[in-house]
Parts: sequence; C-alpha cells; structure tokens
Amino acid sequence: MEKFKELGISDIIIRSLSDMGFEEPTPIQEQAIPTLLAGKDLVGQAQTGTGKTAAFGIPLLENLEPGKGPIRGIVLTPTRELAIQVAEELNKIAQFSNVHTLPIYGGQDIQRQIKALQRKPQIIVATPGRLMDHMERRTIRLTDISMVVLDEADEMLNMGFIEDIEKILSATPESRQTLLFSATMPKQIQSLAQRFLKEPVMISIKAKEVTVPLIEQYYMELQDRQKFDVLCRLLDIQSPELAIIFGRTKRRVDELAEGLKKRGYSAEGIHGDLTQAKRDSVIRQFRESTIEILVATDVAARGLDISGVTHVYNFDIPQDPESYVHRVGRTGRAGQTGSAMTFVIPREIEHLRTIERTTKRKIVRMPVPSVIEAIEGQQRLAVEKILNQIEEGNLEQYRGRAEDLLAENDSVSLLSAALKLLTKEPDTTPIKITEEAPLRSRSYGSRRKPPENKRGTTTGTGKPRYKPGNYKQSGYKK
Ligand SMILES: Nc1ncnc2c1ncn2[C@@H]1O[C@H](COP(=O)(O)OP(=O)(O)OP(=O)(O)O)[C@@H](O)[C@H]1O
Ligand SMILES: [Mg+2]
Repeated sequence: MEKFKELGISDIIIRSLSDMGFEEPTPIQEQAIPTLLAGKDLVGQAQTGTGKTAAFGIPLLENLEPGKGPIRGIVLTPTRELAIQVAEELNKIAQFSNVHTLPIYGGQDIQRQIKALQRKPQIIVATPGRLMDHMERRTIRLTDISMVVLDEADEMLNMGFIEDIEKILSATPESRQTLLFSATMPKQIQSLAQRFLKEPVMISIKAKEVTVPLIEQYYMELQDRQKFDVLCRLLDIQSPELAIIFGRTKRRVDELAEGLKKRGYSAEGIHGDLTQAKRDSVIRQFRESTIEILVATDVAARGLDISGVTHVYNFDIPQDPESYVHRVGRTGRAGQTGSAMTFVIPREIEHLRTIERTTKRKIVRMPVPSVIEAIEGQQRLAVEKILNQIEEGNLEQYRGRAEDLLAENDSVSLLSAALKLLTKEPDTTPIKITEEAPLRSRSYGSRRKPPENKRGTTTGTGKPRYKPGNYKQSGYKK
C-alpha cells in the first residue's frame, strides 16, 4: 500500500483499497491521481479493465468532507448498468469515509430516486437523460459541483448525448474540475476536451496495443447461416466459465438467447428494449454465475466489470474498431487472461483488417471446428468431472456397487458407458436465426448507433470483482 500513500491518498481510503484487494496502483491510477489531487482537468486513456474507475473515484472522494451535503461530484456514464456499477465501486472506496454515492438512471422509478436524493448523497453517477429529467424537476441542483467525470466520454458522443452533456456542464460552476475517461479516444474527443476542459492534462498509458495483451484474439471465417451451430460447438469445446456473446441487433440477441436456451445452455439476453427490472435481474444473475452466458447488444460493451468472464464471442463483427476494443475488453480484466472470438463472413474480412490495423494487434484465424471436436471437448469435461470426483473422495457408498459391476463387466466398457452418460452430446434441436445483412464498408466512420441505449439504463449488484493474486500477471510492477 506504500505506493498508494506516495500518491497522496489518505489513510481512510487506503484502508478500503486494501479491503478491496488492491495492493498497488495501476499505471493510470499512478499517473492520474496526483494530477487530479492537484486540481487539474484531465483526459485519461488506458486499456480496458485497468482501473480507470478508481483513477477518478479516489480523487473525487478525497476532495469531499465526510457527511451529507449538496451534490459535489457527478459521474456521467452511457448506460444504466454502468452507472450502478460505478456507484457501487465509489461506495466501496468510501466505505469508511461516510461519503455516499447514488446512481441515478432511466427506467427506475423517479419517485424512488427523489426519496433517495433527500438523503443527500454527495456524489451521483447518472445517465445523461435521467439527470436532465431531475434538473428540469429541480430535484437535482448542480450549483455546488466541484468535479464532473465523463466516463466513456467517446461513447456518450456516439450515442448523441452531446447536447445533454452541454446542458449539464453549463449548469455546473465554472470553477469545476472536468475529467474525460475511456479506453478509446477517437479524434472527436479532442474538440469536446477543448470546449469543456481547462488546459487539460492528457494521460495516455503507453501501450503497444489498444487491447490488453492478455486477451487471446481469434477470428473464424464462415457464412451467416453456419454461425449458430459453430457457436454451440465452440461453447462445447471451450466450455467458458462465463461468456458474453455480442450480437448486432436486438432481434439477433433475442433469437440467440432463445436458441441457446433451447439447446440446453444457461443463457439470457440483454438489450435496450427490455424493462429495467429484466435488465437488472439478468445482470445480477450473470454476476452471480447463475447464468453462464450473457447475450448482448453493445449496451453491455462498455465498462462492465464482471469477474470470471473468460470468453467473449462476437457473433457479428462489431461496427468499428472502438466497439471491438470495448467488447473484447469485457474479459482479461485486472490482470486475468481471456479469449475473444469474432465471427466474420467473407464479405466482412476487410472490416476485420481495419480492426487489426487500428488495434495494432493480429487477430489469429482459427478453423471452423467440427462436430467431432465438439464431442471431444465435452468428453474432456466428462473426464475432468470424474477425475475431480476421485480427488474429492467420499466414494465409499459407491465402492461396493463398483466392485460388483467390475466382477461381471470389463472395466473399459463400464467406464465408456459412464463417460457417455456424463458427456453432453451436441444438441441438434433446429434453431432458426434470421439472417443479417453483412456490414457495409460505408458504415465505418459515420458511426451512429441505434438509439437503443440513448437515455441509458443500469443494473447491478456488487460482489467482489477482484481476485487477489491475479493482478501480478498483468505486468504491473510490484
Ligand atoms: N489497483 C488495483 N489493484 C487491483 N485491482 C484493481 C485496481 N484498480 C482497479 N482494480 C479492479 O480492476 C477491475 C477493472 O477496473 P475498472 O472497471 O475500473 O476498469 P476500466 O479501466 O474502467 O475498464 P473499462 O475500460 O472496461 O471501463 C475492477 O474490478 C477493479 O475493482
Ligand atoms: Mg471503466
């Protein structure tokens, strides 16, 4: 914790950081925290999963006196799920300091939010649309704001939130500190920074690649109609602990989630047309590993920090390189490893090359797996189950029966039968997935998402997302 101390962080916050399993600052934290404590505006860019939230969260909290009060800090996020998650992280960092953070987002009962606001949180984390509602109702006033953070600033621009952001910023005092953070900083961000920030310090963590090196990246070339069966095979072969599958449209997500469920996978979909209650429950179940596969539109691409996501599948190639970076960045977080697979139809190969060029990372081609490989994958799992069971022991009750069986059958036949029963053979339930048109080259550059996550929405639950001990692998020095 020495290094955190050297950055000028107070003991009470260091205590929570240690409680959260943080041992030392990540590079973006090391550079951003002293700058922010010195009162500077900042544009901060660092790879996905490298602790940008705490990089702005710690200084935000350091600036505040304990207790209740007028709202002093706002964090704006593009989606509701992210608002909840960031508020949770801030509340964890402030667990001993008596400063409260409240998430404010669309889709949740506004009266409930008004009640919660009466308890005088000093920080709110909001989606722009809902914050505007509160400003219009005068249930939130921004006259005492000392710090504004735009998390995923570039995405909020993409989503057309620029006017809302302008209005929000102009309702805050001139003297405020303003921060922009994201893993990607396309050019338009420069003009946003010029307009709203005062002599900002630019911090960009120099990395060879935009994506995290610990994420293995593959692609597979195939036809749209092959995708679903191949996806199922991959799931059988790779048996991810937790996986996120990204689809291009809401319909795609619905059909995929339904299809996967029909074939016996533990999957649920999330996109902007679902009720907030549904979105909340899907994310909660995924965080708790009650469901193993989250099927999502880009609404889940930004900022979501769910530990244990080992695999990301791009069922459809993302619209642009930024989206790719954020999607694959849902795995390989906080020093853990991860794997990303992108399905590409032949006409989209150029898009893939553009992504490779922009991210400066080769995406390795993988052949389409066969049914046999899928069965072998599941057999391996069955074998693992048996071997784990032997290790766990507690088999006394079964020994007698086993000896009887062995007296009358040969051991190989017996074990083969047991393996067959334990192996999930490929489910061939016919599933119809409506074909999607391939991406057109033109769609690059003019990036406008469907308004689905415009007035974004959030969910969340908290559980420790950081597994101590894994951070070392990421190359952050002790
Ligand atoms: N110093 C640290 N030591 C260990 N774990 C950390 C540290 N800082 C942050 N973390 C953990 O790392 C994970 C990723 O952090 P965070 O969500 O802030 O990443 P991010 O940089 O904002 O990523 P994204 O670009 O995807 O939004 C979180 O679970 C967080 O609690
Ligand atoms: Mg983030």
